[in-house]
Amino acid sequence: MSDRLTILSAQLNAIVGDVDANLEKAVGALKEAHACGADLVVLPELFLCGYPPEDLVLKPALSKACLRAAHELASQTRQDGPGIVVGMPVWEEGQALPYNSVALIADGEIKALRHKYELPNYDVFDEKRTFQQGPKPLPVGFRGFTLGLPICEDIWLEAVPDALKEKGAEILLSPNGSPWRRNVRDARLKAFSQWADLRLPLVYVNQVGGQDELAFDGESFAIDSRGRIVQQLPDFEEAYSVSVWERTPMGLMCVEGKKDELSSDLEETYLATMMGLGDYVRKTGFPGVLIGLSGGIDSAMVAAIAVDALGPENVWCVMMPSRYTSRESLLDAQQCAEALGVKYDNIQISSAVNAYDEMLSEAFTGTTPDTTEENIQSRVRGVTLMALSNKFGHMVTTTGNKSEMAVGYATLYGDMCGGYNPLKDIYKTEVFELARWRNANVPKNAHGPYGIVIPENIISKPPSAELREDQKDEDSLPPYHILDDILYGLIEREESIEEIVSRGHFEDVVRRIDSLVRINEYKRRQAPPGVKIGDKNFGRGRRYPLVNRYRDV
Ligand SMILES: Nc1ncnc2c1ncn2[C@@H]1O[C@H](COP(=O)(O)OP(=O)(O)OC[C@H]2O[C@@H]([n+]3cccc(C(=O)O)c3)[C@H](O)[C@@H]2O)[C@@H](O)[C@H]1O
Ligand SMILES: Nc1ncnc2c1ncn2[C@@H]1O[C@H](COP(=O)(O)OP(=O)(O)OP(=O)(O)O)[C@@H](O)[C@H]1O
Ligand SMILES: NC(=O)CC[C@H](N)C(=O)O
Repeated sequence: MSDRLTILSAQLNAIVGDVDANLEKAVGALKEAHACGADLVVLPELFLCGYPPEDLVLKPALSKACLRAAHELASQTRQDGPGIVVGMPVWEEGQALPYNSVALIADGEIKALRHKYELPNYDVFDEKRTFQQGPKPLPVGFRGFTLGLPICEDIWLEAVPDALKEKGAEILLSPNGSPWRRNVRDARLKAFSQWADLRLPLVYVNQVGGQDELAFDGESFAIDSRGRIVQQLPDFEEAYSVSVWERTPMGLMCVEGKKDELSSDLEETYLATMMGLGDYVRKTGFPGVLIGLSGGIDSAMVAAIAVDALGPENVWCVMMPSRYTSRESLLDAQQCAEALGVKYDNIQISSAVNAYDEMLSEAFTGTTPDTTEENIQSRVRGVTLMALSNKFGHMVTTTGNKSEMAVGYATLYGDMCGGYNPLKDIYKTEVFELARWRNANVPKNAHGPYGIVIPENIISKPPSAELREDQKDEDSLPPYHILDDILYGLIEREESIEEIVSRGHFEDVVRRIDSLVRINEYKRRQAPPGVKIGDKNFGRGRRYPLVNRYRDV
């Protein structure tokens, strides 16, 4: 019996619902473990069905397919060859719901199954809806070692690590499906330090990849019994990494572990948008994306993210000028498209807008022009992009940032039409920051070019929707640095109007913004999905009622 345990952490990207593809990756991980002489390879949470499966896991056939895949995986293991720790749903006879489980597979068979005890049910997680809580898990034996196999949320609280330690676990191997959000690195370390006095080493294996509104960063790591990080995998890319553990009188000590560098905060935000959009497009099978490029910052930012995620050959930008489009916007959009190297077209919308004016002239007799006419332009652009999408198959990418989505500064069925929005959870002031960052840096694994990709003038000019003569966003909204501070208070921190006013804002302005946020819930409910960046993303992370008479008095 050896006193050495070599663990291969497999930070891989599963596809929800594609059990065959995930099985193939798991088999690949087993081969990798064999090649690097590992005893055991650990995959992320629910790897065989992908995470989070949401209500898909309520189909018994999915659990059955995963069980078949687990047996197939078992048949690929060899006596004394590497074993594999893999997540899968397990639906036991007579139970109302499946377990969120992990299997230890080795020597040709499924040696043990353990079930998740702590089911997260907050923010974007709804696991109590779809999973049966497991019993407090016992450790499993593997070639002379006693292993704990806690699953994700199980290590965010003390109960499971405590129980595993008490029953003799020497090390915790934890499959995770932990989505990225700002500051998550600190949150994870803080959570795990709660039970650090148990002095149990931890190998934390997180998934990587985009799934609907979530971007998973990976950033897997190992901590030794003294709480030191002894292994670090990279963020936002698939990776394998080995950690070697030796039994000593002080327990298992890490004698080998590679530490990869992690990205800065802004780069992580950018990588999350790239991964969210990129995997959405790749995993749904679109040939590319279509973007209405206006010469403004939001569409330029989205075009840069799309090019970095998918390559310029898969991004098609269309300028759709109206009579209010300035020469400056035409030049800015063209320069941006050239810098990014994308296919770029110019489609005039005036004839369609005029046709609507004519069609509606009788019905509108006696009225004065207002946002109705402004919105027609935005809607004509939406129809145009959707026609190109229908004809050529590209997905329309929406560009509204979080500040606009918060106050409803966007046209329903106009610029809100599309399949995915990488800026949905990024405030306007943060869009500016990100644009400056991208002009000075190229994110890792990006397909886009070095240098200025968002022309300086796009960043420095005052934002305008250009839906009427000489329009500026600031005609309708406070300057963005003020708006965003108020929105941060209302949305991210759930502050009262009084608290926000006490920070130096005018009460009438705060009340108006509060009202806009409340009355525009209906728009957000119909908006395309977008990648989660902060703690309260519209959609899953912040769920407000549509009919809502609450007033902060
Ligand atoms: N509670 C509710 N539940 C369900 N539906 C509700 C509703 N309240 C209104 N509605 C419906 O929504 C309609 C109003 O919404 P909508 O048609 O979108 O129009 P609306 O919100 O009135 O106008 C759009 C605003 O966004 C600005 N905009 C547009 C385009 C781009 C940008 C930009 O800078 O990015 C800004 C534009 O200048 C204007 O101020 C109503 O006519 C009604 O049909
Ligand atoms: N002239 C245009 N040509 C192509 N697309 C446009 C045009 N005007 C608006 N759009 C599309 O509608 C979206 C919202 O437009 P608008 O310019 O009104 O707002 P914005 O928030 O200032 O966005 P941006 O900063 O990209 O201009 C744009 O991001 C773009 O996708
Ligand atoms: N899949 C999970 O259990 C995730 C929950 C956990 N608190 C996290 O964010 O990482």
